[in-house]
Amino acid sequence: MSSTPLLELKKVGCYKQKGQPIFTDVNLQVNEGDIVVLQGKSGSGKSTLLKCISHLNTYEGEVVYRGQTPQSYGIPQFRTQVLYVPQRPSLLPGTPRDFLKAVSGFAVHKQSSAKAKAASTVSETLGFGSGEPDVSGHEAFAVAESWGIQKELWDRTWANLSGGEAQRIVLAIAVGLGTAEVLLLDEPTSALDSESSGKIEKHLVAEVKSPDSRLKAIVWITHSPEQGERVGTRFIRVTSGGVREETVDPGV
Ligand SMILES: Nc1ncnc2c1ncn2[C@@H]1O[C@H](COP(=O)(O)OP(=O)(O)OP(=O)(O)O)[C@@H](O)[C@H]1O
Repeated sequence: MSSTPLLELKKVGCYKQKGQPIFTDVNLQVNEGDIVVLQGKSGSGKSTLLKCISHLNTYEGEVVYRGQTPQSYGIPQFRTQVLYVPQRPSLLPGTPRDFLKAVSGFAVHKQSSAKAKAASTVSETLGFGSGEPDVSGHEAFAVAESWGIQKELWDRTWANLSGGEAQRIVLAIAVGLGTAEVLLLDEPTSALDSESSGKIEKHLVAEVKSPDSRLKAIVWITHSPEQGERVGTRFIRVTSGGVREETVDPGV
């Protein structure tokens, strides 16, 4: 393991508007093997912090990934490696298969069809490039299937999937892409029953522990102290003053 942190936040602050901080002066190092559980009251700034890390929100201070700034990787490339998985995937247009094609198209040639444009808008919003490659046999299908997602759901529109189905598919895509060294998970199992949550927790913990996996660390927002205890190796509380590390999971 190298001595450079995988990810480092230096004096990171984010504001609703000038003079109205959501949090300020956040300093945090994330190392290989960490599953950092982020807790805090509703509205304390947990999602905002993940969006700052993935460069989806403006912020002051510095985010450093493997010793370099996001800009030095190129922001779209950085976001595939430090990958934010949003809380509400059901707001996406089209079907999960469309989305998988869009996000798999990073660095693939640009296409000009209306469908490709619509897909690339979504993918670029989430920080990926554009393109529409053949995704048959993609790892995301196998991951989703192991989490109980039937094949036909990939061709249903997001709007017609249950919250839990959409949540599992988005997460399966994030994992199946195989590009991320750090996953930033925003309440990834909030819409799931405990059995489905348990499968996902075990899968993700095993990925972080496996020396063969590209995934090296997770920052994981949860409102469940029990889930935090099951998956977490470190526990961070977000408050308006910043973040503080706690030695044991304190619950919410
Ligand atoms: N773009 C924005 N402009 C203004 N205020 C914002 C913006 N984004 C978030 N906020 C506010 O910042 C605060 C933190 O929001 P955030 O979503 O990060 O909280 P959270 O801790 O993730 O909450 P929850 O646990 O309810 O998901 C909230 O008061 C929210 O209303």
